[in-house]
Amino acid sequence: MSKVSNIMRLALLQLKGSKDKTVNVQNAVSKIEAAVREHQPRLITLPECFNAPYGTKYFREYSETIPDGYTSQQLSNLAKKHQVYIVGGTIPELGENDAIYNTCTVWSPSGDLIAKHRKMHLFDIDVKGGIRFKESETLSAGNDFTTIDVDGHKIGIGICYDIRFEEMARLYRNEGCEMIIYPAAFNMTTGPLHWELLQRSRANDNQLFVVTTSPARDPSAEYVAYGHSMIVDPWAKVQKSASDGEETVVADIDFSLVEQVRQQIPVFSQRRLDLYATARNGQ
Ligand SMILES: NC(=O)CCC(=O)C(=O)O
Repeated sequence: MSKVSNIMRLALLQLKGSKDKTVNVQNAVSKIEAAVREHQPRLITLPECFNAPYGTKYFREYSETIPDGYTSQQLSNLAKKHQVYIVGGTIPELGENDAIYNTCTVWSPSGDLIAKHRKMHLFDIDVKGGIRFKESETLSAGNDFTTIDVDGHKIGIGICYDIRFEEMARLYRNEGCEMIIYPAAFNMTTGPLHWELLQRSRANDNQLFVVTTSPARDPSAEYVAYGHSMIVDPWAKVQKSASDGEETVVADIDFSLVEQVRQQIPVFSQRRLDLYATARNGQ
């Protein structure tokens, strides 16, 4: 598709979560309605696991099939009603053979499901004195890369921990992406250290926009999200970021920056692929 415009308005909804799925989804619905009314975005993003508590013991109980489940239907209706793209954060998905996935759905302005990304790298870490989390106790990993086209701009989709794997971002850049969107929920151990660093690293390495959307921080939750939803531009500069509470971040993305950076610092054509592809680079 040819590029309709180089400017695209985004609204990132950093949402409060709770143990009540209907309350969570209806909160997303009302924040989407408000963002449309007040800002007329072209694309709206939601947080990781926005309809459920983020925890391995909750994923099965809150899981839904896609696209006929309750949450999917709400997002589809809203996208169609307001003629917007919605990158629907993630929800626990009940998939084939009873497997559960951490899945991002993307809805077009006609209300169609245009992409479904299942988290590829499961969040299994054990930081002594910090955080232990093992998504693989109840989740299965997705095996597919996901890109979408919005008004001629190619956008890659990843989910939270996926951001740590630079190969994935590189692959999206090689496929022509100008932006990567990661619904995410970092925590109070790794967030302060790595949240901004990883986003600026992926943006800098690949000369594209990186967009993350986190749940709002709730200090009383079992898993305390870091917040600070963010947009980083292709110069690796933070264009806009949220604080830690419930907040809507609105920004106009100027995709012409992508080409500017790639022309002025042309690292991709300067790479010495002839030298890297040797036995010494084999892990
Ligand atoms: N939900 C996640 O994947 C969390 C990832 C995270 O916090 C990290 O440090 O990585």
